[in-house]
Amino acid sequence: MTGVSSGIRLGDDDGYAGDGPLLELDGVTKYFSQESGLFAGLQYDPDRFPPFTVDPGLVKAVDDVSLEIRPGETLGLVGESGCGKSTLGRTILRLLEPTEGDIYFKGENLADLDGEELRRTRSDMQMIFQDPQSSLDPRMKVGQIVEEPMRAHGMLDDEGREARAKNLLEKVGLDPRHYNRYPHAFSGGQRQRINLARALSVDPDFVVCDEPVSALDVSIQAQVLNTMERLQEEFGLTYLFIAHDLSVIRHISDRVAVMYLGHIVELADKEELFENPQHPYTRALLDSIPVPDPRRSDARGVLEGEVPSPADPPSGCRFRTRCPRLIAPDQYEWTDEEWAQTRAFMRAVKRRTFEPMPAAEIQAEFFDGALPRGQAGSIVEEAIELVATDGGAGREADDESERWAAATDLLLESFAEESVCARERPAYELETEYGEGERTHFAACHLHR
Ligand SMILES: Nc1ncnc2c1ncn2[C@@H]1O[C@H](COP(=O)(O)OP(=O)(O)OP(=O)(O)O)[C@@H](O)[C@H]1O
Repeated sequence: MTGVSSGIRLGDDDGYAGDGPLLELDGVTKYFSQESGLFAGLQYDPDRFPPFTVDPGLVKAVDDVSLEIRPGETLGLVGESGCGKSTLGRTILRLLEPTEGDIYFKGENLADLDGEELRRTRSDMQMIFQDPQSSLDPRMKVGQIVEEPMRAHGMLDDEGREARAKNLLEKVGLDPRHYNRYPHAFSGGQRQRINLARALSVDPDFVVCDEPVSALDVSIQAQVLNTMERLQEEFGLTYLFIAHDLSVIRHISDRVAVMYLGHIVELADKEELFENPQHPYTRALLDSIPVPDPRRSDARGVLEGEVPSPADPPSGCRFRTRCPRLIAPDQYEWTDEEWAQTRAFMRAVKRRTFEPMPAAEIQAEFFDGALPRGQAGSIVEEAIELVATDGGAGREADDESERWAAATDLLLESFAEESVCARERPAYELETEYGEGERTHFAACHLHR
């Protein structure tokens, strides 16, 4: 085939020729106001008039994210459900308005664009979603679905669009003769291919892929990923690839960003990230992949505890409330062992993971019988008194749960909140040890102080 109608790149624009990143995020932040139920956020204060005020509270879904995406690369974005991956992807495409921060695409601040420039940039940036079932209109034929974005952007005439749609169907691995079929006639993997053809119809440079293979059978995933890689090469595409599955991320990414509670906690070349992870959260994620090696049954940093609410995230490092490597506060003199024991005791009290018992037994169980020295030891002793079944007579609260809460507050305030992990937000650039490309390795962890 010849001519524009069959040419896979539309016009002369052959991607981005600039030297800089294709996309640059500078402090991108997205907060949502919480809106769950009629009385959500309603506060009662009898000393005020009116006594009811509405404090909707803000969900800090994405908080101060800065990174670059380079032309032609795939940046993988990984993290547990709810950490803000989709929100970040949608904010980049301005499907959501950022609360703060700037997004530069080919050097231009997206906030400064309007009219024709904005329209063109919108067609340059496309998105494909997880669920190929619900993102395809069941009443539209495949051909119409693929042509729809071209029509919306006023590209080509009817004939040209049809020719291009058929060509694209072939490119994504479908039979162009199926142009007049409806989506229900296709399997999940084929539907995701239709989605790909639709996203590519307007000749984008950048595609946000939001969990594009998560809904597919594992056996189909690799085929779709391979097609995406081939199309990336052919169309000169840059991908932001969102997934919670590390094996998918490992398959497709050049560099990987790890997200936790709205922050990027680690970003490095793929090989470096997998071989030399430097953030305890990344390590825990990697350790949670099942490994068929019996020698690795020691399960290093298995993730414990709940993810805190994004409406009230921890200060400093957001992972610190679950971190197995929380750093000892400087003002006490600890040996490594004393701190490790105290940290374990603090966590156990906070989560109430042990049955009430006499003070001596608590000491034996958590501290091998010997409390830390100095002031830290006195604080630990006081906390033990609070929760022990034979605690001292001076205890103020009789109520058991109040005493556990008091012990938790005492330990957290004296130790956890005094750690550098709670006091400063970490951000360190390290030397890369593995891989050829990227030489910097970003790790948001104070262990690299
Ligand atoms: N429109 C919205 N209004 C209020 N809160 C929202 C909205 N969209 C997302 N959130 C909240 O923002 C946080 C981040 O959600 P997001 O969907 O970006 O996470 P995710 O990492 O993509 O998770 P998943 O993999 O489950 O989609 C969550 O706490 C979520 O409940």
